[in-house]
Amino acid sequence: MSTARFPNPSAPISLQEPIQVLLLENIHASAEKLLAAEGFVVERLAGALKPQELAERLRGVHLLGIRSKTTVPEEALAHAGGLLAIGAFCIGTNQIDLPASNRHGIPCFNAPFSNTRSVAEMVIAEIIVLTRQLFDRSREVHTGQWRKVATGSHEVRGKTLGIIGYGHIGSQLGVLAESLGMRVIYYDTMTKLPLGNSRSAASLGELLAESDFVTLHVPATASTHMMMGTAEFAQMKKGACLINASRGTVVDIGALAQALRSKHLGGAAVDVYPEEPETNSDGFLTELQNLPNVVLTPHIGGSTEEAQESIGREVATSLIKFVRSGATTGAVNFPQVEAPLIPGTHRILNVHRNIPGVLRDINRIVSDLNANIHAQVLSTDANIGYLVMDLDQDVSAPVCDAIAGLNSDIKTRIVS
Ligand SMILES: NC(=O)c1ccc[n+]([C@@H]2O[C@H](COP(=O)([O-])OP(=O)(O)OC[C@H]3O[C@@H](n4cnc5c(N)ncnc54)[C@H](O)[C@@H]3O)[C@@H](O)[C@H]2O)c1
Ligand SMILES: O=C(O)CC[C@@H](O)C(=O)O
Repeated sequence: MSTARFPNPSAPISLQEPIQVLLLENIHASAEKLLAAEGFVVERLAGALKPQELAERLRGVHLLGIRSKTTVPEEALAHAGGLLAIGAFCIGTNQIDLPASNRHGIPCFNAPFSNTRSVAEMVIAEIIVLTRQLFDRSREVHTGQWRKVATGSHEVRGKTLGIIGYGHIGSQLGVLAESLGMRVIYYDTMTKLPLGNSRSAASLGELLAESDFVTLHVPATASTHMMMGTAEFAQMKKGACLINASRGTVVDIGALAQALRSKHLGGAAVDVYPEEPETNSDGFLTELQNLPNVVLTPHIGGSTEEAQESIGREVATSLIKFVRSGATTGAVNFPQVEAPLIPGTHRILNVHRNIPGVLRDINRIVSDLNANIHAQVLSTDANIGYLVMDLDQDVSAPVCDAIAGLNSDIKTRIVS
């Protein structure tokens, strides 16, 4: 059983209690299965929690699992003295205050690839749905209207797909689109290997001017905030379509609605919104509702059974490895350490403020107890240091007590 000492006395954890896990937002049962098999006590909730409620629910919780709807602000972390790690069971981690989580010694893990194919496949479907206006035709037939028209409907073969953000999703999408005979160009702030016959556009403006479909696959950052607004829509070809399955903050919804109403754009498919409901029973309003040739989906780009099952396993495995050995490989906000457990040794994990002399102080503590260090791995970033230390003798408890007394200490934990 892992034991822990934390700087926040408001939420001490008992040394003997089992690991408590709180999983929000309908995280797939594959995660609960793995976590429960470790002897962890898992509570699963269907919806997200508001920050205040989250702060209250985090007392006594060691592992938190969320998806995209739960905001994790510093105030919630400040009340979560027992929290060891956060699992984002998705790709995006913009909903977590990552710098604060780092300062509190809490690594955050995500699943960087597991739902990327699902998003790429949905976007391919949307390209065809938009260019054939299938959504509107279907709605008409559902309401008893028969409008057999070809005007404004096109094949995708030979059309240009402009991909903004040529990462895991964007590059897979490009390959799928080429298999349909599309020409693919992309714009990315990083230099990327062009797959197939795709080509990097010299600028965002060039991509917008050349594309029949523009699709966004960038993360939510300061540089992507509202990157598609009135000026960018004006640069797109008349009749072109916009697809956004990235994050709601990337597109100015008002400007998009205006570009659609004015018929400058021929259609849009939107999966993500600046503000999204926290549960499936909440209502939802957007300016884009009831506009022609606009497909609106409730943030389901990555919501396939294949993706969710795989994400559940991937993130749960990262959390278990962290609890059992302290491995932080893949953590998005933390120094990376992965050291194999050595039989017969006693492992201590220490997160400390990255100030001079911490290793010297810790080694002196060990040496004053006449213990021997078998292995020691330190990894740092600008703010914190993460130390994994294996001792030959079982003096972990007094070593931890002494380390907790150092003013550099953020979080210290005995693994074995
Ligand atoms: N709708 C959904 O359900 C769903 C599912 C998965 C992911 N997503 C979103 O999609 C995003 C992209 O996912 P991914 O796996 O492809 O991420 P990724 O990190 O592999 O790729 C993102 C790409 O965007 C590029 N980029 C960053 N800032 C840019 C800018 N200002 N201009 C141009 N390019 C920029 C990066 O260099 C990178 O190549 C995620 O961050 C997430 O927010 C949504
Ligand atoms: O499952 C979710 O809530 C988010 C899906 C997607 O936006 C992601 O970031 O992976």
